[in-house]
Amino acid sequence: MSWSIQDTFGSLARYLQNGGVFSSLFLYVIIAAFIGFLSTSVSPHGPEEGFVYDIGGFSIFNAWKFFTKRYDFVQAGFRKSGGRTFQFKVLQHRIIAMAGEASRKAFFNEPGLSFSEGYKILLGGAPQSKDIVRTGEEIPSDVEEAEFVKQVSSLVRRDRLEPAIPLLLEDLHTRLTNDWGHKCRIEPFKYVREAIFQMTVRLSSCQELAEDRKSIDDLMASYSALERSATPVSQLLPWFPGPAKKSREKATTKLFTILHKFVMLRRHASSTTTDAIDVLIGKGHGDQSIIGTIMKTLFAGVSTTSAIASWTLLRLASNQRWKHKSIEEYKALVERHSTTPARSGLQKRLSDVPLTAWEEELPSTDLVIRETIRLTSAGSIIRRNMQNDITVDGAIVRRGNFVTYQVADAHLNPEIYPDPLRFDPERFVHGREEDQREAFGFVGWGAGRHPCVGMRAAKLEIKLLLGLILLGYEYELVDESGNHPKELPVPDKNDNHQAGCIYLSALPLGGPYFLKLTRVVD
Ligand code: HEM
Repeated sequence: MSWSIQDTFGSLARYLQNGGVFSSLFLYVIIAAFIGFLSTSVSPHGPEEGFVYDIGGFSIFNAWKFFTKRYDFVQAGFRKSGGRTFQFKVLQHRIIAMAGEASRKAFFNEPGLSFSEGYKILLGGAPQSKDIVRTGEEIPSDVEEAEFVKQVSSLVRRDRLEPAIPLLLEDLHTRLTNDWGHKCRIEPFKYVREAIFQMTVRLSSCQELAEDRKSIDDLMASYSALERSATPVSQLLPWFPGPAKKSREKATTKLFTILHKFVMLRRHASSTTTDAIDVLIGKGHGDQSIIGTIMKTLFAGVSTTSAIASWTLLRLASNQRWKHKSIEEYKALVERHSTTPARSGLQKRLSDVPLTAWEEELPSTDLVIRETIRLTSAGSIIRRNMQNDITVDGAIVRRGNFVTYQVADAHLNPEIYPDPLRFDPERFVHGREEDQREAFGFVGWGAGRHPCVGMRAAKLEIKLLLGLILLGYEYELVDESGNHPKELPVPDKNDNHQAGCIYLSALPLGGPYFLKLTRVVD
């Protein structure tokens, strides 16, 4: 893939015009282009020891591509460099893209490569402490991240998830009955996301909020507005007083106000519960810290989990064999564990299934979810070297440099996964274990120093939703005119920042695609 200055100016102008903000941002374009000119990456030089190929070009244009078409940009960089590393600049920041097993190992294991500093500057969507805590000193990002991970871990422990299962199923049942209905055609990425949002709110806040539909809808609207405010312009120049910054501030304030109301409610309640807010109050956390944890949990969990849940439904709808296997597995699960009569409702029968059975007795569904993640998760994850210079696969990464690793290098690598674009959940079964061919061959749940702490909750949410759909509905994949689509959906690999999370591409290319559902069991 190649691009020119004219292309980039053209798309920049079109983007600004589409947003109706051309005149107010014109000045910004001039300033940014000037900064870009000043910080132009010069032509490649070297080779010397530790040499990293510089793709050259204006840093502002590289930055623009990095934020708008990240997948294509990184792929093009590797093609141009002809090697396993290349570097470029985003404004004043130097970023080294790396590929291959040795880089992957260093990326996930090297202690100096900071997760939180990596995302602080190059991820616009998620709220940071300074957005939430308005007074006091700024907390170092590593400390904040470690504290957040500790809090999330305590919220998704087995003893908290187990009693939540009937409540989550009841929430889903109500939503499916009222919003989806008995015969419907739904846009999965919207409807599944709303269902996942409600479950994540239930797990990370309190019952009063989880059962207050108006507040959930308001929270969801503000959450989505905050995600949308992560435009390329706001990510590149977060200080620029444009519409994205205003919208970000408005959405953060609204989220804060809604959550504050429920934290106050729980703080002044006469008795305590095992709900997340009470757990955090019990550990002595202040209101702002609790609100920060809930907001960040939503950001870590909602887009990721709903993207995978939606894609799992699409994959099953396109693969009758695996759909059938999963349905049979769910039927056996209910038969084994439920003593509730069928007339009481599917959600009540599923509520009898203990957490261990959800985790251990759905092996085909686990394979489907893992393969769905492999095929969906192809974007770039980021770190920043906060310690001494290091050498990775022969390339020097200086203190302060960012490094980026494109997950497609593992997940879509034909050396690891033959015929990598084919949906084949059996790749992971004993005897084949394709993901073991290289170190960190599968990184869909993170790896090394930063594995996903929400994995258990995410898998549970996906499986509960699948249970109600696979056993409760007949469903198929259709296009806009109600026919089976000619092309099966594939993820848009450049659609990562729009999903509010940088390592998952969410929406399908082309489309739109719909699920046509008919309720068969209540
Ligand atoms: C299907 C859903 C999910 C997927 C595929 C997923 C994937 C990942 C991946 C790949 C990472 C590592 C990123 C990196 O190395 O740069 C990660 C980290 C993380 N995830 Fe998830 N995640 C999901 C759901 C969740 C949920 C529901 C939560 C919270 C309840 C969560 C909380 C976190 C946190 C806090 C981290 C950072 C861990 C650390 O800093 O050490 N995730 N996740």
